Amino acid sequence: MFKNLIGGEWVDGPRSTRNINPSDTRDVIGEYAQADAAQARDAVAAAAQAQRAWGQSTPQQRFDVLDAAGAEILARRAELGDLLAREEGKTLPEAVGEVVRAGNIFKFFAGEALRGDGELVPSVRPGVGVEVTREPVGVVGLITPWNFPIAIPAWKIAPALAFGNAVVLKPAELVPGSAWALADILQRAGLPGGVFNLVMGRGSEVGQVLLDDARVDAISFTGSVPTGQRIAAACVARMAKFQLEMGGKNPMVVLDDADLEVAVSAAVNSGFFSTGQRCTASSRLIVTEGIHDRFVEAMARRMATLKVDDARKPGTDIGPVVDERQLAQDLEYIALGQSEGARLVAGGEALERNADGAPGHYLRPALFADTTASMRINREEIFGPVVSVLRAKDYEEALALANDTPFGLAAGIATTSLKHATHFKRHAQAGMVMVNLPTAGVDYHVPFGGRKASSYGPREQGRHAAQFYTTVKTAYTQA
Ligand SMILES: NC(=O)c1ccc[n+]([C@@H]2O[C@H](COP(=O)([O-])OP(=O)(O)OC[C@H]3O[C@@H](n4cnc5c(N)ncnc54)[C@H](O)[C@@H]3O)[C@@H](O)[C@H]2O)c1
Ligand SMILES: O=S(=O)(O)c1ccc(CO)cc1
Repeated sequence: MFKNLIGGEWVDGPRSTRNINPSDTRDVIGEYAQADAAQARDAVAAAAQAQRAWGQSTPQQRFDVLDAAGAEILARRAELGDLLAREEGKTLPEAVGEVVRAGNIFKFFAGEALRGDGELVPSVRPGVGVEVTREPVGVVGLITPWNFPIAIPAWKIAPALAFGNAVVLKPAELVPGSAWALADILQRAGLPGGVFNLVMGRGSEVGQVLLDDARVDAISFTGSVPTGQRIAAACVARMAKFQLEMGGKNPMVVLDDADLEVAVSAAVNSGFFSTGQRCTASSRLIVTEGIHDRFVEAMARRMATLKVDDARKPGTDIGPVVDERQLAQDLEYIALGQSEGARLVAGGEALERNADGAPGHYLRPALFADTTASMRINREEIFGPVVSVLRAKDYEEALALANDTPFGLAAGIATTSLKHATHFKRHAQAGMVMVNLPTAGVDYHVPFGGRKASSYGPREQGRHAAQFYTTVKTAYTQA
């Protein structure tokens, strides 16, 4: 049994849940404790108690813990990557890449702990000194989704600890394994008991405690829009600080002058890799007249070469969908696209078994053409390997279509025109813009986040993370 970590102790839960491999649903990865509301409150109490000393710890102490955690994650990349691929279903190379991202994030924020920030500002009044400093926020509750089981917890935990906060992490129910491994690594990296707490359990029970408990000073959330809206309402009601990273309906524009090979590779990567289960995935390909038919044909040819199979098998391009609920949602949207009049060019079939006959949640990546902007498949996040092509007359219409969405996380363009690339970087209504690159696949040391319904609050990642995990103090002294 894998237990919760509360106040530095491994604690059993009143219930437990089985972690199932979506590539082979007969494979049970382990039995994981599920905390209840009382245990979640114990974790908050432990964090509140431990934060006082951790908030006063030296930058060297914080560097040492984060650096040790990062080093262990990087050293164990193959084993942790295997666990991640087994519980979430992304392919082994993708999973190892995610583990490396997590290790690098800990190393980056170890450095940030040392690079303290502050200003001495001349006052407008004679004889007065002004200091502007940053202090920890206090106890932060971290609520994370299933699609990046180690990278998203890492990119919230590392800055939280680097800036002197205590943490209560509630990971997604579907992927407790990577979060547990991270907790074990942090516990052995020398973190004082209670500074980091892991409470696996239901969002409506354990997550709700984090939202309601006045000792939790801030909530950082990544997940769906409806849950994000609930979190915002709960935090505003008690004036807690919060940050939300949510969905996307990311466009990729392909212009007549694009290099076809570059455009197809970027579209296949961002639409279908990681089984399309990335908030940064491109699910709308907006293609101008002159290249449209060649592009759609080339996409179909490339998609025919993609191997859908067990996530941990060498050579697999696309692993399974994470669970049967998500698979049912993907299939519903494929049926909806057909009933809305879109043309299914390739894929879209569920496969109940992989090449070795193991039962899993497999889906052949689906490409729709002849779609319009008003179709629900072009307005709602599907969160699976389902991509639409929209035809545009020219660059101006393509840009307007790209921005015609409630979301604003990432946007891409494939073009050899410097003029259009430059214009798109300025006018795409998204937090992240890519030129001749997939919309998914971001660096770990620069800001991550979006606009409109995709994000709320300060950016995550890089030096910008300090805005959420610290609070500014301005002190005046009369000499
Ligand atoms: N923008 C980003 O950075 C980003 C990154 C990854 C995933 N996502 C989004 O995440 C979604 C998929 O993840 P998901 O299905 O795990 O999302 P989800 O909203 O269902 O769950 C996310 C987390 O919230 C918890 N939760 C659910 N109800 C809660 C409640 N009432 N109170 C507190 N916590 C609660 C869940 O247990 C889980 O830990 C997609 O919409 C995707 O776009 C966004
Ligand atoms: O775009 S990706 O680089 O694949 C990426 C990595 C991590 C996260 C976590 O939100 C999102 C996207």
